[in-house]
Amino acid sequence: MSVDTALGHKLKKRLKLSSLNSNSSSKRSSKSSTRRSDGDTNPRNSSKTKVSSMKKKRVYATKTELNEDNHVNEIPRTIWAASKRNQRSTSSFKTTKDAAKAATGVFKTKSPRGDDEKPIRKQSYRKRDELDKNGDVSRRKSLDVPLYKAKRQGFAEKRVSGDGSDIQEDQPRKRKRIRLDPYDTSNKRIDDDVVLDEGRKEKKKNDDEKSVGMSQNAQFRAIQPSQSILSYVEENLLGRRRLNELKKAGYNTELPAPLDNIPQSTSTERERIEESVFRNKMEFFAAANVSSSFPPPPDIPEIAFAGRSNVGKSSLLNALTRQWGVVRTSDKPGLTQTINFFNLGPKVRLVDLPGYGFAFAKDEVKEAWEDLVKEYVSTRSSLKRVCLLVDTKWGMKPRDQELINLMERSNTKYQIVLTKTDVVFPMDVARRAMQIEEKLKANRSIVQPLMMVSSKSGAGIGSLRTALAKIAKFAKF
Ligand SMILES: Nc1nc2c(ncn2[C@@H]2O[C@H](COP(=O)(O)OP(=O)(O)OP(=O)(O)O)[C@@H](O)[C@H]2O)c(=O)[nH]1
Ligand SMILES: [Mg+2]
Repeated sequence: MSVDTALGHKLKKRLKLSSLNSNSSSKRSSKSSTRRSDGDTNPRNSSKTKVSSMKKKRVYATKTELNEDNHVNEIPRTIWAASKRNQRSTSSFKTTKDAAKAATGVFKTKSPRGDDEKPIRKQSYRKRDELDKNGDVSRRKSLDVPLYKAKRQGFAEKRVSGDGSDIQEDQPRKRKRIRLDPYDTSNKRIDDDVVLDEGRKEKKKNDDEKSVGMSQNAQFRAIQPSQSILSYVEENLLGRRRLNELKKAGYNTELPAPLDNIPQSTSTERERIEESVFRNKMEFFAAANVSSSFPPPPDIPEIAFAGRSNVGKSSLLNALTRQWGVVRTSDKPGLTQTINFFNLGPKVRLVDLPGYGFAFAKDEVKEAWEDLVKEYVSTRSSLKRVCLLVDTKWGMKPRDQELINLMERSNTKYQIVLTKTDVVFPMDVARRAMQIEEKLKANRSIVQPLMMVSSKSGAGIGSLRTALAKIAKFAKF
């Protein structure tokens, strides 16, 4: 290899190296800048650095955009924020001249088109003055107020009358006056926005005084139950109760319908039914969907269970006998569609009646059931007691009253039984009992006392058994 060629190689190598160095240094610098932001693996920190860098960019934008003449090349977006910031700390300015400018709150700028420098705020004032001169008030308004308000104003002004010719005045909307009913404890409110003349006002006042009765709910809450009812509710743990309360009272909450058991029983099994009649096996005897198919009246008493659909008639039969599943029940109203007769041993017959009123059935079918029930209740000679079941939550309904009137006329003995007591508060159970007792106290065929039960918790079931067992023992034919 000659000397020239060797020198040539060396030169080439140097040149390569120098170019490589310049590249790598620029890369390094870019790398180092990226490393500064990305090196931190903590996502929180990285986000922080991002935000802070953004802040820096926003706040110190003036620093980078200042040219040698200490002027800004174009209007920075965040100039107002920057000026405020700079009012507080003048250290970010290169010269004291700038700090003084910042303190006055005026930044000079060169427009991109190369116009003269104009203070930004003064510019906006000038624009406004120009608009005022031209009489363009609406546009001036839009400069004064924020964008969304200006838009709204624009809409209001654009609203035109039917023919579209003249502009309507932007009248404020009439607000409704709302007044609270002093007796209503619910959240319902009465509108009172009608402006009346004096005479009509007086008449309305009188009408209001008459009509402002207490709402049904308020009336119900105002009922004060008698002491005997209250103590009965407490003794039998009627109403919605906490499991803990039942446990404390000594009931075995592992059992279905735990309150239909002797409290403080050490046995894990359910204690046997006190009334021997109800210990007998319940057996289906007959069903009838027309009066002609009623079985002949037996010489044992019949106890029927009547009430609206879904009130819990069939469930009560099962609970009384503790033979769940003998009588079919459903959460769909209208399951029992025929009069079903069940023999409970040789001494008593239980009768499950189809429900009336509310049921998922055609009107004519429901009417047929009702007629069947009415006929059975008013004509059956062996019928010694009708247990009229009333849902504790809903109380008595007009159809219940209808059946009561019929039984009053036909001298059929009936007893009111409040069902599903476990779904309402104990106080409401007592109130419902009091309400019904008050309503029916003048009736002749009603048998006291009013019973309260829950087939689910078993509350009051024992007491009802005792009351019905007496019929089996003492019924006369
Ligand atoms: N929480 C609660 N639910 C009950 C009680 N008694 C019955 N139910 C429920 O009420 C629903 C209706 O019960 P049923 O015994 O079929 O009512 P019914 O009066 O025979 O209804 P119909 O045969 O349609 O007239 C069922 O879902 C029962 O589980 C009770 O004491 N408490
Ligand atoms: Mg039923």
